[in-house]
Formats: sequence, structure tokens, C-alpha cells
Amino acid sequence: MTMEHGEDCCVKVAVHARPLIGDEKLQGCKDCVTVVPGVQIGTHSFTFDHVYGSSGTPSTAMFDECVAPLVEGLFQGYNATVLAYGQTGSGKTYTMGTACKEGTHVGIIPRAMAALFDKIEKLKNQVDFQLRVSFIEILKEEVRDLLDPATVAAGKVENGNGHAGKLSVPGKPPVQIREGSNGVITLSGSTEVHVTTQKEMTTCLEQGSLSRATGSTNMNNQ
Ligand SMILES: Nc1ncnc2c1ncn2[C@@H]1O[C@H](COP(=O)(O)OP(=O)(O)OP(=O)(O)O)[C@@H](O)[C@H]1O
Repeated sequence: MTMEHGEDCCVKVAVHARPLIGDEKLQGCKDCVTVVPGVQIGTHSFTFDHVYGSSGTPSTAMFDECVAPLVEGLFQGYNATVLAYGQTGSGKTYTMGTACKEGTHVGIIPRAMAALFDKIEKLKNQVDFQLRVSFIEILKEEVRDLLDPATVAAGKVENGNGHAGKLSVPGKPPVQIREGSNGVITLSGSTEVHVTTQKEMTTCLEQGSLSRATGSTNMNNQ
């Protein structure tokens, strides 16, 4: 994506290059990504605000540089979205931290939750906060409500390993994504869980992650 006025643009694009994973090394793959700032290949120029991993900036800087300012902005009334985009196995789940396991790498969502509650702790004597959490998955045009207790329970019954597969819950109207006349996008019919602590929010992330229809491909090794 080319952005001529990067500093003024409210959309920032960062690349996160992951290292080779076990299977790739076994197959003899070689890391072919080199980050060289300011290079144009032929007529194609790809401009990014940040490049992490590989020979770019260490990935640990990603949260502080790209996401912490967005969390800060929430307290000034700004909305924020972090979107992970990439082919299967490129590291979206890892980077976002949706499949968080204790003692492993901490991704963007758990770190955003920690930053949110740190800030709330500092401000709680001056302001009342209400936090509500939704977690949906869009799979082949079906919107799945990952925090709906029926989805969680049905997923566990379905295959016993917590991964729900494609599933719709009988009797429950499907979640709909709607755009209001003011351009605001809403999730009509999705479960909103009221949370007051970081632990409660983490529980939502963990439960919702278990209900995702995660599937193994040759590239993501799940
Ligand atoms: N930065 C990284 N460092 C080390 N391992 C990583 C990194 N990013 C991803 N991986 C590993 O690469 C594999 C694929 O990553 P991940 O599952 O996050 O991909 P994905 O883009 O979410 O795939 P899919 O779209 O199929 O769900 C996983 O085994 C993950 O642990």
C-alpha cells in the first residue's frame, strides 16, 4: 500500500515477518525475507509504516509503537481497530494473541487488555468505566458468536477438543453486521459480556478462542 502522507494518515500499515517454523525447516526452506528500507523494485513501491521481525525492528516493539497509542486514544474518545491480514499460516493468530496459552508469547490482544486496565486503574477515582466484550468469527459468510454460552457448550459437545467446527445454534437468530446511517458498524444480536477485571476479560478471550473453528492447514500447523 502506498501512503504519500504517512504521518497524516489515520491508517497505519505494519508488516510482521515471522521466522521459519519447524515443518518449514524440516522441508529445507530458507528464510528469504530481508528488510531494506527505502528500496524500490522496478516500478513497484510498497510503503509500510513499520516492518517487524526478520531483519526489521524486533517484534517486541510492535505493541508499543502501533497499538499502545490506540489504547491511549480510546480514553480521548477515539475508536480504534487493529486488523491482522495475511494468508493462512502467516502468523495472524500468533501476532494477535488469540490462541493465548500460559507461559507462551503474549500477543497484541492480551497486551491491549493489560494496557486498558492499567489506565482504568489510574483513572478509576475520577471516571466510571463500563466495559463490554464481544467476540465473533466470520466463517464462509456465517457470523458466529463466540461468547454465546450455547456456542461454547455446543462446540465442546461436538468434538470434545473445544474446537467447534462449522456450527449454528438452533433457535438463535444469526448475528448480523449492520451499518447505521451514521456509518457506525454494529453487530446486531451478538453477546456482549460486561467485564470489570482483566481476569474476566481474559476468560472471555480464552473461551471465545476455544470456540473458534480453527482448522489445520499445511501452512499453519494447528
Ligand atoms: N512471529 C512468530 N514467531 C514464531 N512463530 C510464529 C510467529 N508467527 C507465527 N508463528 C507460528 O507459525 C504458525 C502459524 O501461525 P498462525 O497460526 O498464527 O497463522 P494464521 O495466519 O493465524 O493462520 P490461519 O489463517 O490458518 O489461522 C504457528 O505454529 C505459530 O506458532
